[in-house]
Amino acid sequence: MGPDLNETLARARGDLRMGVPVVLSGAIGTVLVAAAETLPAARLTEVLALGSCDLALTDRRAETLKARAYDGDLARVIVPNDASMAWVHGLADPSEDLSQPLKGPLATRRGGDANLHRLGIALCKAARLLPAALVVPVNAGFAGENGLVEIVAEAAAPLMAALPALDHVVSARVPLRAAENARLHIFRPADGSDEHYAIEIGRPDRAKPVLARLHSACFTGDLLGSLKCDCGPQLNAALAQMGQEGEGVLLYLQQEGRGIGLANKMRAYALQDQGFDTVEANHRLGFEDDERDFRLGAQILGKLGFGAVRLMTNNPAKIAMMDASGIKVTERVPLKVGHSAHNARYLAVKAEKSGHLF
Ligand SMILES: Nc1nc2c(ncn2[C@@H]2O[C@H](COP(=O)(O)OP(=O)(O)OP(=O)(O)O)[C@@H](O)[C@H]2O)c(=O)[nH]1
Ligand SMILES: [Zn+2]
Repeated sequence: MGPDLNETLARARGDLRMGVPVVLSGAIGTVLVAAAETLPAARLTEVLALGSCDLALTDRRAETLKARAYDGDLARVIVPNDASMAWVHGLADPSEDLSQPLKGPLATRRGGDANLHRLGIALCKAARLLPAALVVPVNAGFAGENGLVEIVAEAAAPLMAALPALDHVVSARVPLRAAENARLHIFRPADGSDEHYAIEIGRPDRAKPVLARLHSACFTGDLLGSLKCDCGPQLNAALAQMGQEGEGVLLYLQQEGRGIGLANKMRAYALQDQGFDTVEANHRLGFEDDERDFRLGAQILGKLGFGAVRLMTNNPAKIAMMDASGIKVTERVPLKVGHSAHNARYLAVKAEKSGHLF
């Protein structure tokens, strides 16, 4: 009856988003982890009273802060006993970096094991929060005594890195402006994360390469008609071409902001208003250029019965991943629409830094 590890991880993500800490236990000990973004000030006081606290940040964020990342991919910043919430937010959130540049010098921990810190950051990312985790050692019974979720780190880390299984939930006919003979399929990940959608136009022959598009959700571009990116026009053009050809499949993947979530994407936009490009903005927030897992798309295509695609994309990483995941890309169909004065720089950065083909 009790929750399995997948379910416990989903609870942990929910708790972190609510500002409730979780406990991670591993061979090296037990720690309390809290998301820097959401922890209420009163809980910070309690956390600091427990002992020597670290703020785990990614190497990307540490670089901006000039903090030494002795663990390679992350830095363990030593949090002063009297640190305020403003101090923690100033390190986790880059929005005030330019107006309040003097954050240091920051002391970072060296030696010892950083695996629980690494898992803490991964949980914050999975919860679509800023990748910054407060980490403090606690005794083994702490979770039970305080009613907190506890996760065994050694089992959780590989599960979080793996692709969740997807269940097909339901399919129904949805006539579209671009194609009247469309069906919407809903897929639900077993890890409790957001559902992904497939829009099937016509009844494509499973034995032949299908015209396909892997579209990452973009609330601003797809729904609001934002001119900052080319997503909305790409979505419409892909459906229109599938409508014209009479068949195709468009995957609508819940990977808003290249996998960082809408709130973080808006943080990136605010940094772009300060003069940083898309890639620099992601790095200053502590993210990689692209946090999406494209294997998802391959799994959904496989579940729908497709083994080969004519892929509508300008992104070579998508083609490489499809081939690596067992879906053959027989042709790249360019998707060059929606260019405007507002997104000229954005598209230039995609070509220069992300290898997009235009
Ligand atoms: N983090 C971040 N995400 C963005 C930004 N602009 C758009 N996105 C997201 O980027 C994703 C779309 O990525 P694109 O690079 O346009 O498309 P692609 O999938 O890489 O490549 P194509 O198949 O050629 O379109 C969507 O999830 C958008 O929400 C930005 O400035 N920062
Ligand atoms: Zn977009």
